[in-house]
Amino acid sequence: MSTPAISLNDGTSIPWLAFGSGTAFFGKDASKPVTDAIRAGFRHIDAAQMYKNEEYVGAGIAAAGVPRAELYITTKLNKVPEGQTVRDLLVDSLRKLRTDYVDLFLIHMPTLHEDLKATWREMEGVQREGLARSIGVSNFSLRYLREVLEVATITPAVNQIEYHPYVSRAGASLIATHKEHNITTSSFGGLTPLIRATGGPLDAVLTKIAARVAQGSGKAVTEGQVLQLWLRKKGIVCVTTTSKLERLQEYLAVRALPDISDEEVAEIDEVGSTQHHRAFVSFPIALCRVHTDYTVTCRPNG
Ligand SMILES: NC(=O)C1=CN([C@@H]2O[C@H](COP(=O)(O)OP(=O)(O)OC[C@H]3O[C@@H](n4cnc5c(N)ncnc54)[C@H](O)[C@@H]3O)[C@@H](O)[C@H]2O)C=CC1
Ligand SMILES: O=CCc1c[nH]c2ccccc12
Repeated sequence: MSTPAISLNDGTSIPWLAFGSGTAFFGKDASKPVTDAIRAGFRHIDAAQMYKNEEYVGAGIAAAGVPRAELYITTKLNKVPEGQTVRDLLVDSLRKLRTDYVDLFLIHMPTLHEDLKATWREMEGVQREGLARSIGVSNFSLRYLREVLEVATITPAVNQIEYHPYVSRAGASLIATHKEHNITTSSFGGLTPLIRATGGPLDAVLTKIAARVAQGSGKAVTEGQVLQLWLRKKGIVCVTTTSKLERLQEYLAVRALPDISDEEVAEIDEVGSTQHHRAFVSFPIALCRVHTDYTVTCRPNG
């Protein structure tokens, strides 16, 4: 069964469900989880230079034996060291990932770039050259998105951000701006209400909707799957991860579940908006010191 795809503003499309090689796999050998994910049915792999494991991701992709054209590979730009270019860093990623193009290349964090406009111009250059089919951004607040839009001749296709019901109220104006420019939202941390902010007001709502979808579809449905159905119904890419085979099956089983209703989406929105919980608050300086070779430039978070 194939994963539904979302059309991007550049005419390409992106698989709705992605397997992430970050969080638990930071700096680690992610090859087996990546191979497992592809063999189980994932076709979109989310990587990043900052994760310091692109070689492993490349090895995992190769071992899965799925033709490159059937895969969608995202990676993300780290801070560009003095004397190097965006292109240099992408070419290095391509070598590690064992491919000659990525489907999507994102600026990982706006605060790592002193001249964001110049960085975006370089991003446009690598897309024009065919090294990245689509380009976009990640962790961009409105302020940084506007900065890029001021000079963009290619509008970012995607903004990958922390997105789940407990940040949806805080993120409403950003999402509205995405819609205005036809920028696709991609979510990480989507399971936060269940795993990082348990005991909140959504718990009962998710359980109720899971039971309703289970009854309607004749399939077992978990609260996590309801959160993923909420993203899918909103046309938001879901980037998730796991090292467990049974969890991979749980994520992929969402493909066979029917959409939740507009009323259920509204109920999740409404109840979610009564609580705020951002799990990925600030740049992980400690992780950065361990896994990167440079000092972080401190630009204020917007
Ligand atoms: N652009 C960025 O700055 C960021 C991107 N990411 C990307 O997103 C990917 C996914 O990140 P997450 O936020 O971790 O995804 P997520 O919020 O979907 O959580 C996945 C985690 O939840 C666990 N899990 C799932 N169901 C569970 C349950 N019922 N009970 C307990 N645990 C459960 C999984 O084992 C896994 O560790 C990363 O690997 C990375 O590729 C993540 C963070 C930041
Ligand atoms: O790709 C994810 C990197 C990451 C880890 N922790 C945080 C906090 C805030 C933004 C991004 C991240």
